[in-house]
Amino acid sequence: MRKSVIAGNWKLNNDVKATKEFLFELRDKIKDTEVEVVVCPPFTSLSTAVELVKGTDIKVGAQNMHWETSGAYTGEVSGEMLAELGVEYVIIGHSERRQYFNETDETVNKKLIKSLKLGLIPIICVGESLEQREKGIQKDIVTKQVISAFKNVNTEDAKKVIVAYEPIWAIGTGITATSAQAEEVCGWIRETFVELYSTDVAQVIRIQYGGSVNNGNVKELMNMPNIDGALVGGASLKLDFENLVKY
Ligand SMILES: O=C[C@H](O)COP(=O)(O)O
Repeated sequence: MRKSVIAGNWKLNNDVKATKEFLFELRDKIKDTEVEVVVCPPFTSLSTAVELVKGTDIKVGAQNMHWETSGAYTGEVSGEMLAELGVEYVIIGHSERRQYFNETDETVNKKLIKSLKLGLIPIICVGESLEQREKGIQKDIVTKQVISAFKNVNTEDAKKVIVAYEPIWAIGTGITATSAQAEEVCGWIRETFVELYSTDVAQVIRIQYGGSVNNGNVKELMNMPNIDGALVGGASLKLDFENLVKY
């Protein structure tokens, strides 16, 4: 039985002050939830978040990392630096990173391998654009992203990874994929793991849906057999996130 994981991706929101105020309230509301709850603040708020959620049921993730440990990579943060802070999860390959910051399938793969080496739990984002869906090539796009991301990842490591299916057309638009559309692609992703590894591995890997998830649609999405959680943007910035994770 897979434990669902709901992660809030704060994106470029919440400075240290806002992080303190928000988590001070949220941490007491998230207790004994059936799902794993993760918040992913910006880098500058990570240590504050880690301190504030100590001893609670909330975990902390970062929104990106570099695959190198150190070096001349201005503006980057390594996985070691995240682990040192007590960060446990890391989002890799979000479509906004792919679109605005030249993230590629190759860099996603390097980051995935490094995060696993460090014991961080990677959340690997995949998903098609509106244009690609209109052409009917979403299965090819997502399958290719998954295969590239998992290149040279061994069976035991693969089981630890969380995959987030986020159709780009549903991110921040208020347009959610229907539960049937989301389930269809998450099912394809799971089939890909059967082919890449085995049925056993495919049954262990957790697959989230992301894209305009809110209190109104979360339950239906989470009831789908191949959807094991959500990657939530806008709705994770409100204290009502409590109700979303308790769907
Ligand atoms: O990482 C989260 C996703 O990009 C979804 O964002 P959203 O819930 O604001 O649509």
